[in-house]
Amino acid sequence: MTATTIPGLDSAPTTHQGLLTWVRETAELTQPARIEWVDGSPEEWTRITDLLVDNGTFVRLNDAKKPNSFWCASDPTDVARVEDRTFICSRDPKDAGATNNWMDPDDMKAIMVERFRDSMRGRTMYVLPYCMGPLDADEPMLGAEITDSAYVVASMHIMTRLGSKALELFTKDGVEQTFVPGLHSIGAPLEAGAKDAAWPCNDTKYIVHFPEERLIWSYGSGYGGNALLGKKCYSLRIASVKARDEGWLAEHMLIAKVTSPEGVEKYIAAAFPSACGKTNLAMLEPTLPGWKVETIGDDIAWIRIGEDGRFYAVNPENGFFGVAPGTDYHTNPNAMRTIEKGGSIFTNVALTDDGDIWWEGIGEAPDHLTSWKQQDWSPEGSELAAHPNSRYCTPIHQCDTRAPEWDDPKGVPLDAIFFGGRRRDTVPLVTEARDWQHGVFMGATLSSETTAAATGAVGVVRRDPMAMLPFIGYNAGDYFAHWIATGKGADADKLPKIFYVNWFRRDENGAFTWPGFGENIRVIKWALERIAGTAAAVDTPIGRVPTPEAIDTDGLDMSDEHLRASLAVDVEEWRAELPLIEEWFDKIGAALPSTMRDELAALRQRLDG
Ligand SMILES: Nc1nc2c(ncn2[C@@H]2O[C@H](COP(=O)(O)OP(=O)(O)OP(=O)(O)O)[C@@H](O)[C@H]2O)c(=O)[nH]1
Ligand SMILES: O=C([O-])CC(=O)C(=O)O
Ligand SMILES: [Mn+2]
Repeated sequence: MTATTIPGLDSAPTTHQGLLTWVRETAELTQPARIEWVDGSPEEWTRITDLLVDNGTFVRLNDAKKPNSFWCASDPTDVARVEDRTFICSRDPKDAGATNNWMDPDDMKAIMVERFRDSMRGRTMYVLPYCMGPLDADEPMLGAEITDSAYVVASMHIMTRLGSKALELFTKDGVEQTFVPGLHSIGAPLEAGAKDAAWPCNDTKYIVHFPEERLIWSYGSGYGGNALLGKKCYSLRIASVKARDEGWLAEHMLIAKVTSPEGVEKYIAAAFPSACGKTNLAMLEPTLPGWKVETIGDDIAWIRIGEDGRFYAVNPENGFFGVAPGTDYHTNPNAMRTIEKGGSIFTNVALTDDGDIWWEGIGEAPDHLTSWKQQDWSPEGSELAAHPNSRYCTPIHQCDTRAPEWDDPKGVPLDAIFFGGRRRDTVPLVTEARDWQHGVFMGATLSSETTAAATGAVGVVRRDPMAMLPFIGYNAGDYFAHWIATGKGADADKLPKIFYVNWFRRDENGAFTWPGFGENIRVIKWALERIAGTAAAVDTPIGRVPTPEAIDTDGLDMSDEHLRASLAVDVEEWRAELPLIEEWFDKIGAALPSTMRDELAALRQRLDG
């Protein structure tokens, strides 16, 4: 079929030639049965979710329990981001660096064009114009995704500002605006008369970024960060390159507003690796009386330096794509209240017999469930009912704790940045950086145990710089240099203070030493008091750590022993980190800023001293 005969091509609701040409060329390559321009309307949501129900991809949940919401089980092989299939195809391999997979862009395109050829046969090709961040930004951050997955369309309805309102911004005062094109195919052409799979996908997967062209190509997976191209692909990998070129930061961070009982308002951002507590902290319900936490974002922060020299953070997303297991009314009541309101998609959780959802950590299991593998499940068995990386996808506007300024195109001025990882030992509950450069060193050497958010082994300690290891769209050494330079470009006394936290330390029995969740407000409180100059700390070789008395433990039910264990700085454990950091810096190679080696030498000296 030549593209001109494909139904839907002519009904484009735009005159943007760049967009139209790309759509036509993609249709000619992928040969879909029809083309649909996505408008983002509630009617479209209903039509698409109905279609997904008819196809067996979605099961409509009981309206009395989860209105207008759906259960979805993916193919069991397509459950998480695939880091080993993710590529940064810069012209020069040096620009991808040692932490990314690289292939020459022309070679990669030659391979992928053959993958995309006819890949949408028998399917609808959806064209999704969208905007990351507020529509009323001075420079709206536009994107367009072409996909053959209706699941992606439904999910992008929640996660982005999608459709007509975004498309209007593609042309401004008669001038065509630039946008980030993202081509996505599940790689499962549908032969005439064949029955479709509930979750079509391909065993071969490619998640590919062409940073110089600001272009994304994704093939073979329908899942979250692999397929919702506005999220990790655009807002982190491509945006980090754009941010380097333009002097700002695109980070894997939550953003929250914290108000003290005295009414003092502060804004914080925190970078933790996938499945290490961002969403929970962003929606934290403080256990300390009088404190309030409001949500601005739970996963991604775009940070620009304002005219007043402060760091201003914007959440580019429009919804939450949160880890389900472990979420309940005790750990994260605000997430629970948000998903209860409806309009949500649940992927790879378990389904109850009365049309509700269930996962490990949400309370007592019923006698019978349909597991994420779509099998009968009972509590006596040994298998998990929900996949550890199962997710809820729900709109931010129905989160009761969202801050009124969550949608402000200016962003919010950051007072503190937290880096954190999942470490059963070594890393204390909280450490304050000595200064900006030391804070960048803390971020650059951040370590964490791997989780189910990506395929591969779970629980292996690895360096995950600024929680961005899988998301830096360029050379990690250049990224550290960019962090240092960005700090120099801001007003020195207005720089956010940097802290390093670890909610996941364990005792000799394997139990968490710190209760976490709502109790984490006590750590935030200490950090804000440090900024105000009112809290005590001890200088240790790794930075400033609270004295046990400096943490507000009023009403906290935990042993003195556990508190001390949470805060302990064990010099021997830290000495054991030094060769690992050394190895990590060697891996990064020539692009590593010399200041990072200086910081390591200074740390070694303090540990020896
Ligand atoms: N022990 C403990 N567990 C926590 C804490 N905060 C979060 N968790 C658990 O860690 C897991 C991941 O938490 P999330 O808040 O969803 O992590 P995230 O960083 O948003 O993850 P992504 O969405 O993958 O980026 C969940 O199972 C939580 O229940 C904490 O303070 N203590
Ligand atoms: O991107 C995804 O699929 C889910 C996510 O938020 C992460 O892994 O950090
Ligand atoms: Mn999250």
